[in-house]
Amino acid sequence: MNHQTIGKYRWTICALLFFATTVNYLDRQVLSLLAPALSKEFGWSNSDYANITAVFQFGYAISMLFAGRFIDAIGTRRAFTIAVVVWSLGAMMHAFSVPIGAALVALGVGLPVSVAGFMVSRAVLALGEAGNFPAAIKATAEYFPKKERSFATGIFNSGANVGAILAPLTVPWIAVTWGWQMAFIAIGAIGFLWVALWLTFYDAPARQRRLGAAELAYIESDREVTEPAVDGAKVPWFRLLAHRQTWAFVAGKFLTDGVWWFYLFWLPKYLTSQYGMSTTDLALPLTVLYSMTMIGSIGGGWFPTYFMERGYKPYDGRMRAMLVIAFFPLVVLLAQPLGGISYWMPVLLIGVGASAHQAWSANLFTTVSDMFPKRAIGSIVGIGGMAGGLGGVAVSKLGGWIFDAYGARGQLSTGYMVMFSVCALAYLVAWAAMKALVPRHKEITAL
Ligand SMILES: O=C[C@H](O)[C@@H](O)[C@H](O)[C@H](O)C(=O)O
Repeated sequence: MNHQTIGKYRWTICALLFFATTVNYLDRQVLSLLAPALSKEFGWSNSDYANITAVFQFGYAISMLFAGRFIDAIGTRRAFTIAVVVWSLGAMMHAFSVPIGAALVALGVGLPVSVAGFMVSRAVLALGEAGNFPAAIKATAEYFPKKERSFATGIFNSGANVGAILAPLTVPWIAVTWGWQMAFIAIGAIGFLWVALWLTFYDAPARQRRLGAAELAYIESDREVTEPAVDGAKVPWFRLLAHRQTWAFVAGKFLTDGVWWFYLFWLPKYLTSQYGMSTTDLALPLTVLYSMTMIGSIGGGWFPTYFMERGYKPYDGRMRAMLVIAFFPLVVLLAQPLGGISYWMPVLLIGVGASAHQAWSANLFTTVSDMFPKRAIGSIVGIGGMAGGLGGVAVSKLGGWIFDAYGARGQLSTGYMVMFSVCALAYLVAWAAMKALVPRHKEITAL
């Protein structure tokens, strides 16, 4: 059967997941773009700001664990809706941080008013945002057969890059024109538009009237016979931890997500401290870099299909593709040695490293549905997502510590060399750890 007759409804779902991921990243970036102005307005110290951002990082990591389980328990349609409503309200709450903080201080919270208010808003944002990846990966597994999943994941995950590109192009402009509060309100409100589209177009495939019989059969062509088509059965959460496959995903996320977070949080600082760039100078190199990562995300998601078309089983083809992808970040080792030529050298080399991350990430996420039945996907992505978030906290802390130590000796560029080496090698280490934990693919059918 050709693709024309099969139908294409599943790609509408992929487009919705892409839209959600873009909004997810936009909402989390607003604060960092407004940070200089807000720090000035409220007199925040570096540690005030660090505490506010830490609430998101920790809150996001911890919430992931529960978000994934929640999604498996109540189903993708309802859970994703709740997640987006919560995070959009959290995003908009930032605009009202002062009255919220004042109420908390009146109740006896011992923090400066604005700090307390922003912390609470970040916590609500993190709680909702944690639902995005577990829900989107689960929806992908529901709507795509195994061989198309990482391609679909690569497409929707590139929304993260689009969010990272769109934020610096929109947020400062809204803030200058209508004030910083409006930036939080306007960007936060986009989530409600998404909810309307989601409730209109998404339902579990078996219940979806817009989905033709041929496409449904195609989607379910590799479904395990033992597996129910829709949610309902309880997932034995603690038992998931007994499977080595769970730990393989946890190891993959823990060892590599930190690299992504490091690029997101530290690259602007790297370019300003090493090349004396101003905030406005950053727009072009960062746009180029995140556009490169879009290509990595989509191309890397497609890559394992190359092996599958040559007879590899989905998981084996994916691990093969991930091994090839894991070599690309090694070019980041050259970022500092070649950095004297022009700042474009590190930007392009790190662009290759970050593209490889997104290629890796699309496949890593998909290993979950290669190995686990659909009803456990949210839970496993949540457990691994928490590990990834904590890996992010660890790498950020390591970065801060290394830069302080080397900076104090006037050798900041050596500090960057150390951190870039970590970023370059992480994927090969992660691949080896995953292979050691699951040497041969074995799908889990009974939970
Ligand atoms: O797109 C983002 C990265 O590829 C993921 O590794 C990351 O876990 C994810 O974006 C997240 O924010 O949880």
